[in-house]
Amino acid sequence: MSRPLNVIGLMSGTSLDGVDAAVIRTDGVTVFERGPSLSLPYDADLRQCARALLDRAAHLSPDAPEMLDVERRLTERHIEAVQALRLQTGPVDVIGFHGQTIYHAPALHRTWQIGDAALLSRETQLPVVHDFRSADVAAGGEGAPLAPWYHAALLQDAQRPVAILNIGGVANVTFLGRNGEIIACDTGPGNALMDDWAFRHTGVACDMDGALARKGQVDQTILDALLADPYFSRPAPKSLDRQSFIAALDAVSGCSPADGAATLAAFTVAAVAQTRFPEKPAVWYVCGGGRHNPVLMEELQKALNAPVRSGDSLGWNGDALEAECFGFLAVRVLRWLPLSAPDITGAPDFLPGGRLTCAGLTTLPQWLSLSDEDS
Ligand SMILES: Nc1ncnc2c1ncn2[C@@H]1O[C@H](COP(=O)(O)OP(=O)(O)OP(=O)(O)O)[C@@H](O)[C@H]1O
Ligand SMILES: CC(=O)N[C@H]1[C@@H]2OC[C@@H](O2)[C@@H](O)[C@@H]1O[C@H](C)C(=O)O
Repeated sequence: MSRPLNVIGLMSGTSLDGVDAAVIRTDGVTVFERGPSLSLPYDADLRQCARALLDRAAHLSPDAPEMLDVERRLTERHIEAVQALRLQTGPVDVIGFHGQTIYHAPALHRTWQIGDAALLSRETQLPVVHDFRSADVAAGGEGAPLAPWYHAALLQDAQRPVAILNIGGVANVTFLGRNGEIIACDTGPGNALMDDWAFRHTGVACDMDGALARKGQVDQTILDALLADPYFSRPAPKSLDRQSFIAALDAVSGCSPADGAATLAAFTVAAVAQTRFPEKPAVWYVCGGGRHNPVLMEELQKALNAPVRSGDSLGWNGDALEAECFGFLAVRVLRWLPLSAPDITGAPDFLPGGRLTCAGLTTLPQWLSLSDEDS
């Protein structure tokens, strides 16, 4: 099976703001076409219930009713996203379904993405590739980031060295070197701490356009203490849980809302700037929701001392990139191409991963059958 497939990629990110869905045509190596995309937000109650799971996920059993309830509601929203997207595109071969990470502890060989792949397959009558991270953590990898495979495919012909920074709930970076090397890691917090802080003080789910942070002063003492966390002196590859730096909210609790927001924004930026690569990237492309925050973008520009551009300047849709990525990775899974790599996820070797469910299908599509290569 090496012919390009039409895939819908689905990503529910650590920001817990909703599901992103995107169409992509790919063979898992080359991206032939990027199609329509959409985002369906979660309602406030679903967001809150999902958020509540995060603090308890480490001790939750896989059949905990509160988890199953959130899983079902999230999956239903994903089904709606697929149905809406199918109205805008031609025939779809397969779905790449990331699910929602509720717990990520690679040191314990655990990572947990909730989402009912069988239900999604039944309701859409499509094969669903899912569970992209488990095999990697089982093999001793970080289970993340996986987007570097997609970044490298998109930038096959770009000038190097280049860095692609995703600022989601957590921030992660891909470094593409002159000699084809791909180095990656989570840099530190992205928007998640700022979101939690903004919600606490304004009742709005994020610091819209950085308005709160812009009015504040960075508390340098607190910032230095936050940056003393051993995570920042660890070399890549390394990855984070959304809640990894949640104690930063306590650290800024004595600040005014504006100063706290400014300090947390500075934390995200400084964590990126501390990341070391074999060479200084000539340019940084930023994707993920954080690129909409002008305070983050301005401060990154100062701290990185290199051009910082939105990924949109390359013709990308920075809001759909992760969804496209899991469409791309779904085809890699089907082709048994690696998701794990020593310099990307820290796994001991280049290894495949992911799982396929065809729960909704009465007959296998011809491209999935073993005789496809001969036909
Ligand atoms: N105009 C804006 N001003 C400030 N922040 C914004 C704006 N637009 C989006 N954001 C931020 O972007 C976040 C969503 O980003 P994104 O969708 O990339 O996250 P995600 O995909 O859930 O996370 P991850 O990549 O960690 O899985 C919001 O929670 C918010 O913090
Ligand atoms: C465990 C998990 O879900 N990690 C996410 C999260 O969100 C951003 C960052 O942390 C990244 O490591 C990863 O997602 C992207 C898509 C990745 O795997 O590349």
